[in-house]
Amino acid sequence: MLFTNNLGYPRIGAQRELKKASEAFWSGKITRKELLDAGLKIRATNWKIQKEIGIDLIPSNDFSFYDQVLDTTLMVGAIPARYHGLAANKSSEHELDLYFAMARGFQHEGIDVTAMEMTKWFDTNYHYLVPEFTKNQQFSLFSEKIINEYYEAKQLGVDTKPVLIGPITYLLLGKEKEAGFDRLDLIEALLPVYEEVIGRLRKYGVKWIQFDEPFLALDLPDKARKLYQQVYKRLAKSAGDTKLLIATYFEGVNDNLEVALSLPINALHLDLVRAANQLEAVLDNIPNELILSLGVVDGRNIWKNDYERSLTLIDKAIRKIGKERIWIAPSCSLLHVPCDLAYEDNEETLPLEVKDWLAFAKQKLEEVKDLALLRSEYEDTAVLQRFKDNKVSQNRRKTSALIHHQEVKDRVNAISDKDTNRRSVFAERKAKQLETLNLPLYPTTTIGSFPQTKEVRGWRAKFKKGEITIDEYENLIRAETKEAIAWQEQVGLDVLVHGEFERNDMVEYFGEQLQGYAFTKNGWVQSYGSRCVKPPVLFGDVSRPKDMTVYWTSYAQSITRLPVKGMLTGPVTILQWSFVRDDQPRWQTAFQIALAIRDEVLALEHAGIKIIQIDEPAIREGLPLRQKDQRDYLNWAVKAFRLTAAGVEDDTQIHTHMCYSEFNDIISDIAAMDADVITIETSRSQMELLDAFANFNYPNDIGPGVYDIHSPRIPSKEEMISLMDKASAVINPKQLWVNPDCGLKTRAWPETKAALEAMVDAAKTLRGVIEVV
Ligand SMILES: Nc1nc2c(c(=O)[nH]1)N[C@@H](CNc1ccc(C(=O)N[C@@H](CCC(=O)N[C@@H](CCC(=O)N[C@@H](CCC(=O)O)C(=O)O)C(=O)O)C(=O)O)cc1)CN2
Ligand code: MET
Ligand SMILES: [Zn+2]
Repeated sequence: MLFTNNLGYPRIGAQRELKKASEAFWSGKITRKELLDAGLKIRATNWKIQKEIGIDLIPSNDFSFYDQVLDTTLMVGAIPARYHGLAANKSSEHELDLYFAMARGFQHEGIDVTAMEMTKWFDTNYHYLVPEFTKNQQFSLFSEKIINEYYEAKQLGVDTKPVLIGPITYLLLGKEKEAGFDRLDLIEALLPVYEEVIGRLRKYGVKWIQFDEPFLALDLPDKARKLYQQVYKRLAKSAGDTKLLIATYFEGVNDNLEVALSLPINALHLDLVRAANQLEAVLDNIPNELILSLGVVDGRNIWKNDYERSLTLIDKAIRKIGKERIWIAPSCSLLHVPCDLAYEDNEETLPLEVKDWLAFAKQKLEEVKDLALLRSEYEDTAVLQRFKDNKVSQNRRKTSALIHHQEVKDRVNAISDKDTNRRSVFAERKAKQLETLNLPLYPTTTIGSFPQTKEVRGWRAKFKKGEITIDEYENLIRAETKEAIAWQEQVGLDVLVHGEFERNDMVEYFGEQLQGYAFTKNGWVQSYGSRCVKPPVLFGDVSRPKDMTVYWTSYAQSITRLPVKGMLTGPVTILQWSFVRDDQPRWQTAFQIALAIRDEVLALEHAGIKIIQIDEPAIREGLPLRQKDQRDYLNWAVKAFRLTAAGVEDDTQIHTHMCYSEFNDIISDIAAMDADVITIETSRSQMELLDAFANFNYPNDIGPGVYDIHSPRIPSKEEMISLMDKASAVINPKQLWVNPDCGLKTRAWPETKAALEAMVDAAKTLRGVIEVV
């Protein structure tokens, strides 16, 4: 029988146990010991599940209390100077405190340190903490988590495969914090730590170690390619009998094939969902002993595997190199899919017909096992039956009446250039908007959401369980909205928001109201730290049966004379943060969503809303990882956005918002979106991003975020003024807005109020200075 290999299992817990425990610990409600126990319990459960399914290579160290990149940073002791005070105490208790301080910032007992920067993990909605490197960066083994977890699993009777981020990927994920060096040159300093870790694992009798090297499947400079050869030669030497697996994913090795196949490793993992076409070339060139781990089960989406299609790939490989050298695996870590479909029992939101098309992490491992069994020497009638059922299910999905709606397809086919252009150019629109809106210099605003407190979430939970009526629920939300409006007026913000209290999530909320979507009850996926999302399932043609946001926006506007910004999620972000059908190209789905959002924009305008924000935080995330595919994506992504915005009058002001990504390389496309105002995350990178806007001569208005909303830390007025001064030095102050980095839903009210009061104060000071000049 073929060997089965898993790259990583979701670690938040099937019932979000880790989320709940971490948040309870941070707010002082449980002890450190209780948090550690919650972690142990999740690991033990995950190992048990995988063992019972019969997975041969079960990962360890795929667990994390916050982020696997931060774990690696702690492993190699790359602790930035601002945490050295906290790092001085090396007891294991303090390791966790240090760890969370790096993840979330730390502001008590007279210490005030910011968190590490956070950014997207490749093209996913998972976020990692960016390693920070200095020219004379030192590394030394600091955290022994990887060793402890291997030992822990062994005690529980599971001989695992420790997983870690490979050294080259680790360096590439990080950022130089001073000028004058290339982080890849730190490899000499870094390698001894990896050698030490391998040496320690080897002593414990570890059989396989997995190095995640997704960069080996991306466009690489020659220097990095060469480095792969040198580095793995050294690591193989220290591994001795312990075998090395390199995992690539999210793309194909393609032009790095020669390098990948020349490494002195024992197994190579390929993502055959994203890049099935790489298999042929790999098989043609594979060296004699190398094992191939075939990632045939999609780790990024929730559709049931098509066994027939997978077996075609598997058989191709078997014919070429034989069964002994083939492993069956998910395409990447299962971190990106929910835990277990068995929890889904609400037929109203997830019809049985749709549920039959789905597989979550546990089911995916069962699929991996089935595929291995289907190529075993023994005929297993139960497996053969599952193969037949699989075929039936695939066919039912292809022909389902739930999916196809001709009017939607016709409307997409009829899109013309006229539909994607505003009536006038920006300069003319701006003049009209200045007149209608009458805003001061450095106008202040927020990004949309206000704190989603326990109470607000509790009301929604009660409403969903039928414990309160819709009237009671809406009264509570109305009261919350009213209070938020009153407070914004009082503190002196210029453009108000309704606060998004009625929304569970900025994507799921729209998914719930659009045709073509289903939702899960418990399909949680980690987004960062303890924060999770429940991506709605986009299975069919999308349309908008009725208004989605008009009621709550109009209500907020009806109780203030100041402008209230309508708040929508853009088509690319809705696409990116849903589990999306894989039976048609993504651009087609994006245009369907765009038409629905366009109608909503027009409905808001019709209701008298003068400013409408169409959030596109995920536009950069959707950018294909290989450069050759990027142009095509950017063209349709920008077009989808323009399609949503272009229907309005000149004096309706369109905002967009982006966060969590590096935007430098797509600045011309951001400009091509032609939003009147863009608010964008910049504070964690100290406004670095603005240079890109300045160099490009970005013509429209910009609100560079003046404070990081991920941390409860309250920014001072002075630091925000100094950030805005930096911005004003490179961008005309008449183009600038003042706002936080992102929405405030994850924050509590006290810090939100204090921070925004300081922000408004900062803007007032800035206006004073300008008037004097
Ligand atoms: N989809 C998406 N992706 C995104 C973002 C985003 O906002 N949405 N923001 C960026 C950063 N990522 C983020 C991801 C999640 C959250 C977030 O706040 N998530 C919430 C859950 C939001 C949600 O769906 N809430 C639901 C369900 C809440 C819930 O847990 N309810 C309780 C019961 C309520 C109670 O009594 O407390 C339960 O089901 O057990 C609601 O409000 O209705 C969380 O993890 O806590 C924030 C940022 C990038 N990616
Ligand atoms: C992740 S971007 C968030 C934008 C949204 N309007 C909010 O404020 O929450
Ligand atoms: Zn944001």
